[in-house]
Amino acid sequence: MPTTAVEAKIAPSMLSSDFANLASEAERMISFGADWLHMDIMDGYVIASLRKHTKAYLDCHLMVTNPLDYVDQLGKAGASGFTFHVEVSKDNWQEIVKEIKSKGMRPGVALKPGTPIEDVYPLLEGENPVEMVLVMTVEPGFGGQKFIPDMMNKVRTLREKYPKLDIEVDGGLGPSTIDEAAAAGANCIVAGSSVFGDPEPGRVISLLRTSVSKCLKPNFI
Ligand SMILES: O=C(CO)[C@H](O)[C@H](O)COP(=O)(O)O
Repeated sequence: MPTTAVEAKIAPSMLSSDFANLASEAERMISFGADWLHMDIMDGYVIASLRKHTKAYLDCHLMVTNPLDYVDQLGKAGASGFTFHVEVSKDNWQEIVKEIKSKGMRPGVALKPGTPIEDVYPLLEGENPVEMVLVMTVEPGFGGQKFIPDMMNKVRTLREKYPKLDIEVDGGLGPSTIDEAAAAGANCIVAGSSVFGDPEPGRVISLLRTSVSKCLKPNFI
């Protein structure tokens, strides 16, 4: 029976838009068909408040130099995934991953545009591997930047080596760039401006999913 190796996950980036009410905006995105809510935020209080309103997967990307300091508060707050940066965790990633898992979250690792893909390989092998790689397609920090197409080489290389891995891309993703990312092998798509800036966010979410789904390779069992 054919099953897909990985699934499409469309994750609106909840800080890329100017809105006052995180909870109602999150609800709106889920009603439009979003799979995950992406949070570039490390405030346990905000995550906990959001968690009171939604059961959705909260995909947290920690752009900090000291990720270990945030594991406990985000775990208690109800974060679902905790993605830290490889650039700041070369020496203690095993400890970080163990801590993340012990708090019931799914570990992921992110890399900035200037970081070679080879740097994440050790984190995908051996004991306590990460379960997702986030390939940044812009410099981390803020929404509305231009997608860097060269990053697709990293995605392609990673997909060839790890056919069943969740590979996330973040930055400049929308109708004009999704086909390139999907063809390279990305399956988790973070999108801010393209979703929040469109009068029909549901249409954009659906378009992103269709593009990814078309490229997913089935596995036969
Ligand atoms: O802050 C971010 C990355 O650090 C945003 O998550 C990301 O860039 C998405 O925004 P956009 O889709 O507008 O590029």
